[in-house]
Amino acid sequence: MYIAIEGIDTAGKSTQIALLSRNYPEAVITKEPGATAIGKEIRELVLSAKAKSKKAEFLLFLADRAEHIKEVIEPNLKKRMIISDRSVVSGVAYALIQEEISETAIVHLNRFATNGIYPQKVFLLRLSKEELEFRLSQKELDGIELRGSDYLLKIQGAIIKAAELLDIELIEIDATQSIETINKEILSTLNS
Ligand SMILES: Nc1ncnc2c1ncn2[C@@H]1O[C@H](COP(=O)(O)OP(=O)(O)OP(=O)(O)O)[C@@H](O)[C@H]1O
Ligand SMILES: Cc1cn([C@H]2C[C@H](O)[C@@H](COP(=O)(O)O)O2)c(=O)[nH]c1=O
Repeated sequence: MYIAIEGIDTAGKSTQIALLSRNYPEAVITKEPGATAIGKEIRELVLSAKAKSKKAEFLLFLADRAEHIKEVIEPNLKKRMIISDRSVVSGVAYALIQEEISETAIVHLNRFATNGIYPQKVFLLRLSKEELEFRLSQKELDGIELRGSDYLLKIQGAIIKAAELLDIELIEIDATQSIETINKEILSTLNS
């Protein structure tokens, strides 16, 4: 099974993935962007937010995704549990709010990059504005996080729309709960 943990920056994705890696020691743990050799270079480039063109930024994330699917997801899809920090759902959500590329093109280009391979279940860790602003105040912000909490909350809404457009099952979880409670909610869905 291929699953993804989604949510805006600081939602707790890496924290939950660290716990899931203990719950599923045989699983392939991966992430977007930056899981492959080329992906690491792309990650550095996109997080610097140097691209002036939103289309260029979108295409860089797509290139990372295409390489990730070919190098990590496809070879393991039938044999192993795959748990990914972000997925095509982030790709569609971040592009939707730029409003520079049509919905149809966003979905079509993501299908092209992924060969139509999408996670079977996606967990959205949902943050409140207050908790998001608190967590952002506790860290050094990258170029994308510097766009601010209103921008990130719009992305959170767009994640729900992206899952609908891609026809992917989305399980919403209140990310302000304790780390252990969230882990239990994810496990109970996976075991049901
Ligand atoms: N349920 C929780 N309650 C309180 N704090 C949490 C919770 N989950 C994670 N945190 C804290 O919030 C911060 C961000 O968590 P984490 O790095 O897991 O988020 P992320 O979604 O992976 O972020 P990013 O997308 O920015 O990499 C960390 O300091 C982490 O310890
Ligand atoms: C996949 C994807 C990601 N982003 C953004 C979201 C985050 O701000 C960064 C990734 O950082 P993280 O620490 O790994 O969460 O990139 C995006 O804008 N578009 C995408 O397709």
